[in-house]
Amino acid sequence: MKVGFIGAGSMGSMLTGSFIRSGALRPADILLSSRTLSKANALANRYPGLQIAPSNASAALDSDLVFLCVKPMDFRGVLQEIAPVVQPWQIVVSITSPVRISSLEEHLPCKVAKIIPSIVNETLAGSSLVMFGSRLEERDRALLFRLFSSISRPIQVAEEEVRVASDIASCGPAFMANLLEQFIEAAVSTTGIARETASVLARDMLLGTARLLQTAGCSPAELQKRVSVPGGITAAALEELKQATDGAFLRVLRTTHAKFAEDLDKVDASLNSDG
Ligand SMILES: NC(=O)C1=CN([C@@H]2O[C@H](COP(=O)(O)OP(=O)(O)OC[C@H]3O[C@@H](n4cnc5c(N)ncnc54)[C@H](O)[C@@H]3O)[C@@H](O)[C@H]2O)C=CC1
Ligand SMILES: O=C(O)[C@@H]1CCC=N1
Repeated sequence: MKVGFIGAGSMGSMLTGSFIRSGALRPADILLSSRTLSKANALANRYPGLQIAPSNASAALDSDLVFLCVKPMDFRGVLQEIAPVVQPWQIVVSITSPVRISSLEEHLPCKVAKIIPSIVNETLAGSSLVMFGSRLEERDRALLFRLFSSISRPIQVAEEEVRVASDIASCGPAFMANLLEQFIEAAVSTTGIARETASVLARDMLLGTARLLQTAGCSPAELQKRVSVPGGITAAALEELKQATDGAFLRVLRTTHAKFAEDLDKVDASLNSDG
């Protein structure tokens, strides 16, 4: 099976590298096209055998499965380039959420899906969010699930739920990293602890917390209870934290949803314009 990747930015590179490292794909299975040749060359040097296609159309033409790893406003150009060459049996997957499956089906004569990865899939962990178009057959769905199982836990979501699901799975790593950064900076500035030491402690703590949530099967609420000795230090500080962050994630979700609605409108307008 030949797998094409259009776009070799953060996600295009992450997906190609992760599929190869997981053993799901060999470099020779991959055909990459990128607007910036240096990015494609970097991947080809890193994974000998990986082929660079001379154009997006050529990557699409010669692949069974094609991932569109470009940003929403780049879809119009890419769809115009690949639509004339893709065949009904091929599968095209968008990894960006503000492009509707119905729009992809309208502009492409092939099978389509939307699968939103997460930067954490680079560690062969985390979820990926799977939405199938109407033309996929059972074996196509199984193929996509199998491929994404090699780097993540694929979870099928309804298209209407993709925003909130990717807020948690895909934007979440940035949100958690920001909280961690604030924790580290506060520790450094108020106590003088070395940044390196605070960073190692914080990183190990987050990794251990995630493992505990997973292996001990406890909920975030139960975990807080286990650490909060009655009348102790954590319990006192947790009250402070709750007050300081009250409503923060409601505002975060409001912002992501508003930006998403704006992007959907812009993409719809760009795909439907004549110019
Ligand atoms: N960064 C993340 O953690 C996640 C990103 N996504 C989605 O993935 C999409 C891509 O994100 P990133 O990889 O982070 O962005 P990026 O900006 O790092 O990469 C986009 C790449 O597309 C290339 N490109 C643009 N137009 C092109 C064209 N016409 N032909 C070929 N290549 C072209 C650019 O040169 C660039 O390398 C975004 O829409 C984002 O919503 C989804 C989940 C997570
Ligand atoms: O920031 C973004 O637009 C993308 C969507 C999910 C993660 N990053």
